[in-house]
Amino acid sequence: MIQGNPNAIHVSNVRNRLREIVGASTNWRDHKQALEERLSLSSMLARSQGDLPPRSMKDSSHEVHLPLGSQPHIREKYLTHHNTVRYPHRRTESNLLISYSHTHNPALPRSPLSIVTALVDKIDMRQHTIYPDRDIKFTGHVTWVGKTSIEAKMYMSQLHEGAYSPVLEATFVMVARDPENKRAAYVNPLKPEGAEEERLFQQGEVNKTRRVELSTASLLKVAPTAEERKVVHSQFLSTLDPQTVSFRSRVLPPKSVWMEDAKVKGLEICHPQERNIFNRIFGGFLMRKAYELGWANACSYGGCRPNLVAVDDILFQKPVEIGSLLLLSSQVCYTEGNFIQVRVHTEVAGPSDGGSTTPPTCSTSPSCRTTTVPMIVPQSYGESMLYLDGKRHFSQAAGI
Ligand SMILES: CCCCCCCCCCCCCC(=O)SCCNC(=O)CCNC(=O)[C@H](O)C(C)(C)COP(=O)(O)OP(=O)(O)OC[C@H]1O[C@@H](n2cnc3c(N)ncnc32)[C@H](O)[C@@H]1OP(=O)(O)O
Repeated sequence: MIQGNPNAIHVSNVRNRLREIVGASTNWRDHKQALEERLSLSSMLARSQGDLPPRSMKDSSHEVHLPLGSQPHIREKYLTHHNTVRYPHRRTESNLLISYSHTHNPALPRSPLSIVTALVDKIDMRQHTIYPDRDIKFTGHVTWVGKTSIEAKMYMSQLHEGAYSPVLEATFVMVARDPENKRAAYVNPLKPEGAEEERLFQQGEVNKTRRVELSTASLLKVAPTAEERKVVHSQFLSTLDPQTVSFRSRVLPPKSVWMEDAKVKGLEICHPQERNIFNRIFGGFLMRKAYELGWANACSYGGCRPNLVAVDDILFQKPVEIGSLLLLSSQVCYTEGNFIQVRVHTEVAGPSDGGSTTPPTCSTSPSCRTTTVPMIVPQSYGESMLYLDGKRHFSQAAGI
């Protein structure tokens, strides 16, 4: 128990709490038996959402502590060599704790639901410095539910002169599946109580509509708008060689970099150590690897240590199996003033498929603030679409 809030838990207990809820194995060698035991829970799934009692936002409210200040011995694994706090580790699984509390059925010894993260909609930095020697607190709760999906918000704050102040805010979408993680499963309805919960719920509706609209207007599906087409054409004109009358002779404008020359790639082997409670690769590991590669790319592009401003649109399209090879590819896709927008795309070569790739697993767009940076210039049509996609993400990033 943590001093102050009797329901708060220490970060190191999150994984064990989740294991208890779903009945997951602690050792990799026992995972098959644990899965077989979970299969018997299928009969406990609700047949319709109406069979499940509504829950309020308070029912899912959680508080997790990372006491970097009061327990200095735990600091090392959370810090960078610059003595700043590293990108989230396992503590981020508290989004699952929130979802399991929302769907908790006291009559059952184990939850029949396998809840996975589908999307990290947005991570907004409220404060750029996270101190290595002050206690951190994660709080959060469900803000909206569909039939089988849950939106939750998590807030990270840090102790400063006796009070916690906001550091970052993240919005997640989680999806409930059956015990085998094969089919969607119903979650409890959400009944907002009071004006503030009503506001958050309405915002959840707006977020859902926005996600659908963004996906419909994706440049992977439809042509750019008239204004975006003008941007692409004027960029094309600015790179034409004035000495020749040719569509093919392209010249790099001053203080610019071709997009082709602003990539950094990486490879990870997905060991059992990085598994989640469902014996697939942990989403936080995938995010951290994508984030670190994007950050390294921005660092080398900008020539200095960038500050992270926002991360958005991290999509987990398919679970990643243990033993897979993770191929990460980061690309500076948009620049404006001293901001660099990086996109990270991940592909997976399965453990037994001889190296063939499955569709992209996760994509992330961190925006980084540095000193003035060179302009990124696309050459091909595909690169221009990447540029416009980066521009769209940049325009949406709050506070820029
Ligand atoms: C403050 C600190 C912050 C730190 C941040 C660190 C974060 C760390 C994160 C840690 C993570 C730790 C935890 C881990 O390690 S979880 C491990 C990582 N995640 C995964 O492996 C999941 C991989 N993806 C999948 O398996 C599928 O894509 C899923 C199952 C997600 C959807 O499969 P599919 O598409 O076939 O599903 P469906 O068509 O039946 O639809 C079912 C429902 O799902 C809704 N739906 C589907 N997709 C999306 C979407 N993109 N946006 C919004 N909603 C979406 C859809 O509307 C429907 O809802 P409803 O209408 O029924 O309500």
